[in-house]
Amino acid sequence: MQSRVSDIDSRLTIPPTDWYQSLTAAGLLNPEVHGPARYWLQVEGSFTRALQKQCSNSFHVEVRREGFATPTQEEARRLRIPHRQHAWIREVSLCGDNQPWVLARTVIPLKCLEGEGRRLLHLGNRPLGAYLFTSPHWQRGPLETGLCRPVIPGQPELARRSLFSGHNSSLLVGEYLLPALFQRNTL
Ligand SMILES: C=C(O[C@@H]1C=C(C(=O)O)C=C[C@H]1O)C(=O)O
Repeated sequence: MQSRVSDIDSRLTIPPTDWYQSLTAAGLLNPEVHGPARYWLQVEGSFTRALQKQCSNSFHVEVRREGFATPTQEEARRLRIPHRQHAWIREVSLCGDNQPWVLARTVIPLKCLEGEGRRLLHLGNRPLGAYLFTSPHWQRGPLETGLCRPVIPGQPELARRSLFSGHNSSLLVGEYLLPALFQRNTL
C-alpha cells in the first residue's frame, strides 16, 4: 500500500479498535461516548457534509495511504470476504479549517471495483461520501460504535463504522474521531 505521509505524525494513525453494535453497548464500557463526541458518533447522512457544515473556512480530504492490501481478519469477517483476499484500502484525514478532525479507513473489496465501481480507485482528494451519497444504489447499514485502544497519546479514542451495500457487494467505512473535532466549543 502506498503511503503519502511525508511528515509522519504518529497521532494520525489508527489504533486497534473494538466494535460494538450500539452506542449504548459501547457506553457501558466507556461513558465518554455520551460526552461531546456523541453527536459525531450518531450523525446520519454524509459525514463529510456534517463536517463541512462545521467549518468556518474550508474542508479538505488528505489521502494518507491507499492501495491494494489485506484487510484485518475482523474486517474480512465483517465484509464476508475471504481473509487473505486483497481489497482496495483507503486511509484519509478529513480536515476542517486545515486541522485533521477525523481519520477514515475504507475497505473496498474487489467486487465493489467492478464496472462503475472502478471510479473508487481514482477518488484522490475527492471525498468518498460525494460518490456514495450521489449514487442511488448504495445503502448504509447500521452504525457501530468503536472504542479504540490508543498506543500513542493523541490517537483517536472513539470511532464509528458502517457497511455500505451496493448491488451485490459491500464496503466498510470507519471514521475515527480526533479530539480536535469535539473539543471545539461550537456544537
Ligand atoms: C462515507 C463518507 O465519506 C467520507 C469520506 C471518506 C473518504 O474520502 O475516504 C471517508 C469517510 C467519510 O467520512 C461520508 O461522507 O459519509
